[in-house]
Amino acid sequence: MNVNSWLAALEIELRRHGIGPDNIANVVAEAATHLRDSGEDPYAVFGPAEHYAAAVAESIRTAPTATPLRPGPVLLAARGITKRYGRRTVLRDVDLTVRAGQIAAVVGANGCGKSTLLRICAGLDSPDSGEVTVAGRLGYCPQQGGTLDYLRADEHFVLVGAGRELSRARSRQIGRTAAAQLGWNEPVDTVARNLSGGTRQKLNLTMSTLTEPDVLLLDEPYQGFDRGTYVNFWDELWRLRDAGKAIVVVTHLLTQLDRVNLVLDLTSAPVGGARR
Ligand SMILES: Nc1ncnc2c1ncn2[C@@H]1O[C@H](COP(=O)(O)OP(=O)(O)OP(=O)(O)O)[C@@H](O)[C@H]1O
Repeated sequence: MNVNSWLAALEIELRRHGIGPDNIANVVAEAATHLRDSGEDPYAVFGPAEHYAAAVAESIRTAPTATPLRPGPVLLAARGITKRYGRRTVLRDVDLTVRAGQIAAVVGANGCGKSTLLRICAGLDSPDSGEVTVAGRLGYCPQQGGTLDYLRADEHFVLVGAGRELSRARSRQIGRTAAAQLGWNEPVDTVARNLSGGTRQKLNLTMSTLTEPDVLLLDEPYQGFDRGTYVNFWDELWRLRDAGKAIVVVTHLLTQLDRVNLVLDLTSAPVGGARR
C-alpha cells in the first residue's frame, strides 16, 4: 500500500478519535520515520490505518504516568560528554544521570547524536572528553546489527549467557522466556539472517536483557515491531524499571514521553555547551 495514502488516512483517523494536533504530528512523524527506515509496507507493519489509530488513541487514554521519582542509587552517570567526528562536534558537554528505577528517554532529530551517546555509555566508543560511570552489569541493544547471520537464536542466547557463566540450558531457557514475552514463541531453528527485521530486533532485545543487567541501554529497540509486540515491550520496560533497573531508551515516539522519568533532548544543544 502507498505510504503517503496510509499516513494521510492515519492522520484523519487520529483526528476522528479526538487526538490533539501535537500528538497527531508526533504519531504520524514516527510512523513515517519507521516506514522510511524499514522500507516496509504500512499495512503489513501497522495494519489498517483505522485500527492503528484506534490503538494509539487507546494507548494515549490509558497511558500510566511515570511513577514518581523514587531516587535509587545512581547506576549510570555520563558527565560532560563531548564527541567529535572530524571537524563536526556531535555531542557537546552532555550530561545524563539515571538512577535505579528510572527510565530516561533520549530524543532528538536524526543525526543529533543519540546512538553515539548510547555507544559511549556502552563503552563501545570513546568520548573526546567527559566520562561515563556504570554501577553493575550493562545491557545494550544496538539500533542495527548485533546478531550473527549464521547462528540460530538459541545459539545467540548461549553465547551471551556464557559471558555470565550461565549453563547452555539456562541461557536457552532465559532467552526463550524473554522472547515469549515479546510474542516470539519459537525462536529455535531459523538462523538470524533469515529472520524478519522485527524478529531480529526481538533477538537483539532479548540478548540485551538476558544477563539481567542493572543498566539497560536500548537504541530504538522497537523498530519493526508489530503493535502487540510494541505494547509488550513497554510493559516489559516498566517491569524492569520497577525491579530497580536504570534504563535508557532512544525513541522518536514522543507520545511515550509521559511514560518515562527523564527526557534528554539532544536537538536543543546550544553551540558552546549545555548541561542537561
Ligand atoms: N563513526 C563515525 N564516523 C563519522 N561520523 C559519524 C560516525 N558515527 C556517527 N557519525 C555521525 O555523527 C552524527 C550522529 O550520528 P548518530 O547515529 O549518533 O545520530 P542519531 O541521533 O542516533 O541519528 P538517528 O536518529 O538517525 O538514528 C551523524 O551525522 C553521523 O553521520
